[in-house]
Amino acid sequence: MSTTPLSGLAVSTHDLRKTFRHGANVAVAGLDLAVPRGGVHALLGPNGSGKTTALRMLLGLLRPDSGTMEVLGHTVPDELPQVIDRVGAIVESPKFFPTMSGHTNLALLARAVGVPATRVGEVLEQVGLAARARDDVGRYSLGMKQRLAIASTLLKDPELLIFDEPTNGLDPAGLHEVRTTMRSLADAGRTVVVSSHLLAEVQQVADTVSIIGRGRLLRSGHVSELLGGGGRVRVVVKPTDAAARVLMDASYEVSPAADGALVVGRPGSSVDPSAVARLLGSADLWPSELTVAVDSLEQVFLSLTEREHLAATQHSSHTPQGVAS
Ligand SMILES: Nc1ncnc2c1ncn2[C@@H]1O[C@H](COP(=O)(O)OP(=O)(O)OP(=O)(O)O)[C@@H](O)[C@H]1O
Repeated sequence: MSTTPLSGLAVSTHDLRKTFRHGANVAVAGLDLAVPRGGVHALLGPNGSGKTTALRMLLGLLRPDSGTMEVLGHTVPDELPQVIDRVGAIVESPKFFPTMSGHTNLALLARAVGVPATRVGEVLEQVGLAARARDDVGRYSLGMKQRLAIASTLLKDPELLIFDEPTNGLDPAGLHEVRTTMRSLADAGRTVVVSSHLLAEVQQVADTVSIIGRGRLLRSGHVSELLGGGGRVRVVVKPTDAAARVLMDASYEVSPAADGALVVGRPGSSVDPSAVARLLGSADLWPSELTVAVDSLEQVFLSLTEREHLAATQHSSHTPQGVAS
């Protein structure tokens, strides 16, 4: 892998826009992305939210209507030739010869792209396929085929990998294989940008996430920050009112959850669950449950898209209507 500074962004876009059908279909609507170098970054959004279109623009496969993009510090598409060898990508399922082995398929590809044949063994090792390298690809599981696809993107030893929905159609074993492969690539210092509409997948594999809705960025940050519940704890304790009073007297923020539990927070810091247990116990109030509060990404996503929908609805209801004269 060639060396670049570890600081800075791997990918950034500013006000990126792409429409189809002469502007009738807005696929990407002013997208701002900032993908840090290193780690797994997920583009998370429902089907049709513009993820594939954005990734294709970054790779020079589609031309944006407007906006700017940078990949590893180079403006694209203008400087794509300078940077493309440092990027590996899967944007649609690659085709392999089913009656040839994984090794032979990659050896052909390596020759085509001018990479030494010795690289083939290395990349098969990196995706955990070394033991099955001599088997025909036709006998591979979907997860293995996808790992072979990932191996093909590694031939040139790129520092940035872009995978569009790499886990689509995989069974749980295949999901696990591909997830583990992405994790190990990131742990080895590469940046992996992966699109997904699967919240659980993102939760399990990504370090950072950009949540996309209708072609725009809704929110981005560390997965743990978006899901961490803000360092709050959830307590089930009776009588609830008395417990809430004790907690508030000790400067905790307390809010009721829909299921009758109390969600306990502290402004600017995380709540120590054992401190809450001790405090309540000292007032002879004994929790029957005490857990760290976690928002699911789905909750975050739904609340963000609902908020966006609400804003759009309010905006359109406040837009002055034209008056025919
Ligand atoms: N070549 C095209 N011609 C016309 N419309 C297109 C084209 N490519 C994408 N679109 C439209 O642009 C919008 C965004 O599609 P895109 O494939 O980028 O979304 P996505 O988030 O990747 O969705 P998915 O998860 O289903 O792949 C959709 O409404 C899609 O129908």
